[in-house]
Amino acid sequence: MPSPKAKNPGRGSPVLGGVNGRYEFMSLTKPPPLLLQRQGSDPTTARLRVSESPTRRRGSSSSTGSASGQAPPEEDGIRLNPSFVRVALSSLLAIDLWMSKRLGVCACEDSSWGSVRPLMKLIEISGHGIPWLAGAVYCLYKSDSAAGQEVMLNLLMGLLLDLLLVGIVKAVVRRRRPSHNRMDMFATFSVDRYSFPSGHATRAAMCGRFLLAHLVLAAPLRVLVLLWAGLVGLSRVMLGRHNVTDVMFGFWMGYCQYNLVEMLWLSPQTLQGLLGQLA
Ligand SMILES: CC(C)=CCC/C(C)=C/COP(=O)(O)O
Repeated sequence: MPSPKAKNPGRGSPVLGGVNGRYEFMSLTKPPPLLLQRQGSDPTTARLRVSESPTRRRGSSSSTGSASGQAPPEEDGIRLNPSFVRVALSSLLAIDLWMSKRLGVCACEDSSWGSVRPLMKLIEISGHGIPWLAGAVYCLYKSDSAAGQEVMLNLLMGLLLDLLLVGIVKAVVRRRRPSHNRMDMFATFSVDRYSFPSGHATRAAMCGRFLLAHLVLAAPLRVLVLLWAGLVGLSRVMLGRHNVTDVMFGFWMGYCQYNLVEMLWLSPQTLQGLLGQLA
């Protein structure tokens, strides 16, 4: 009685391929050797079946590579990398959520550090957009030197730029705020229901750099500026407003935003030109 193996010598399953009566495990990603052996005898079938191969279907540009049975060696690497990146990213996100939850010790009054919440909210207000915008406009109005006006005008431009850029990134990324956050912030835009990046952190980093570069020269005050910026970031996580990565990215973004402010720096001449065009 013929063995089942010999019944259909040319038709292996997608996983098992029969060659010369021997069945071997075959890679699902590589064209079966049998198929390639047949190419010479029945080119039409061979061409059809090669075009059906998973390698080909996945959109490999190297048709000769598939047809000759040599899957490009880089292919496995290319497929492995995205999954590695995905695993690394989800691990990072899991650590981020875990750390943020543990650090959210002032998220509400009955949290473990609930008594510190009023202080954290005070720090929150110190990094809010409204006091900063109001302060810059006030100083611009009060400043009687051209240099002072120039600095304040550019600070104002930086603050508006910050609101715009943070709003865009928040609207694109749409990461929800941590579940333990109580949404009791004052004066927010609709995009502020999203948490990535922290607008307070971008402002703290950008304004911190601005102050250090143009306004605060005394060493003890410079230390205070750095301390304030750090505290603003920390308070975002402690209040449960943000995850750690929102704040870290916010600091980086604010740091870069300051570079942008320097690049776009409005000189009195530029301003006069702009105002002249408007008039
Ligand atoms: C209304 C104005 C002028 C600014 C809104 C400032 C604000 C509430 C930003 C949100 O910050 P987080 O992203 O750190 O929560």
